[in-house]
Amino acid sequence: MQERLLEVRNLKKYFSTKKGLLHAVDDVNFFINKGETLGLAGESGCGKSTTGRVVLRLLEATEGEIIFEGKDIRAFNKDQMRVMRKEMQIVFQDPFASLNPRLSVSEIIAEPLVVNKVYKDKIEMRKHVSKLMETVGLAERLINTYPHELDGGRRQRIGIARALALNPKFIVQDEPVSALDVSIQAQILNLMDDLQKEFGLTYMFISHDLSVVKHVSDRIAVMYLGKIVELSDYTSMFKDPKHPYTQALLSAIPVPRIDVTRERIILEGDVPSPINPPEGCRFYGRCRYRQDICKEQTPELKDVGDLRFVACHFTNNLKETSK
Ligand SMILES: Nc1ncnc2c1ncn2[C@@H]1O[C@H](COP(=O)(O)OP(=O)(O)OP(=O)(O)O)[C@@H](O)[C@H]1O
Repeated sequence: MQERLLEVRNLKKYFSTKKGLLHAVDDVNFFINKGETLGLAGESGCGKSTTGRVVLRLLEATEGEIIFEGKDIRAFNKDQMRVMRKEMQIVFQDPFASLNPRLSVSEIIAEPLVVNKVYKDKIEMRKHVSKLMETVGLAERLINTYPHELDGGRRQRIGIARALALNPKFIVQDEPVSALDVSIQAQILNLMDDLQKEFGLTYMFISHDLSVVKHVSDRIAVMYLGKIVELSDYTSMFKDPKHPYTQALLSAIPVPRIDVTRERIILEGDVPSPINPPEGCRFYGRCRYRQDICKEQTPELKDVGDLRFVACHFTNNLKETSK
């Protein structure tokens, strides 16, 4: 059996707003095995980034457990967390906004080494920074340049080098290529793939774009309005999406490698507000298979076999009720 690195149980993150309690992440459960990539997909605002930040304790959860290497890190005190943070890193979407423009490339990459007092000797630290630059494909001559002098791809390589500095086991990739030109996206995705193999890294890969997620993920969790509606391995999900929301999302993108033709499903209406959401299935108002029970009871994320999980009252038995 594969070893689990991370397991999240009944995770909730609510924000107090003037209009009421915003359910950004609402009772989410998943695990990530060592060395694998879990993709987290769904439309903007469904709670992906909040999930990533809560898992790393950059934001405090409202409820739930975050088990990393068998320990609930929500119970960790500041000192324990400081040690644990070395194991868990994040790469942000916008490499320009997330890099301090006043620091040079070497200072940015060295920051985690300085904060954690890894080196007394500056020359040793410089050697480590050079090595990290080489690892992520940044030329040595760029060591004293500043982020604004570099293109988006190089800036993202700096972000990745910084994330690697403390030899983490787990990296949350939060839309790491969304801000980049399409031509550069593949280079960065390939780099992350190579690094994963080289260092045995485990990734959580967040993206609103399923066509990007599918390239990098072993398993994919699809979120809708704070909840995971489907979690499955890549091939099964793309061949045979079970949840009506996943079906709609996948109908919009071409699927090379898997020989299926699909009817394009146009989702009507908007995503409802996450503030004080009603009981029942959150997808109810947009689902063409909805029944009365869906309005009344929230479907649990159920094991439907073959390590596939679906939150729908009518999995495998969808009957169209409206269009
Ligand atoms: N600090 C905050 N205070 C209040 N609401 C917040 C806060 N952070 C996020 N939210 C809200 O929580 C919900 C989930 O946001 P989140 O950024 O996690 O979604 P997302 O799926 O990552 O979307 P995107 O790709 O647009 O970032 C949204 O409704 C968002 O407005």
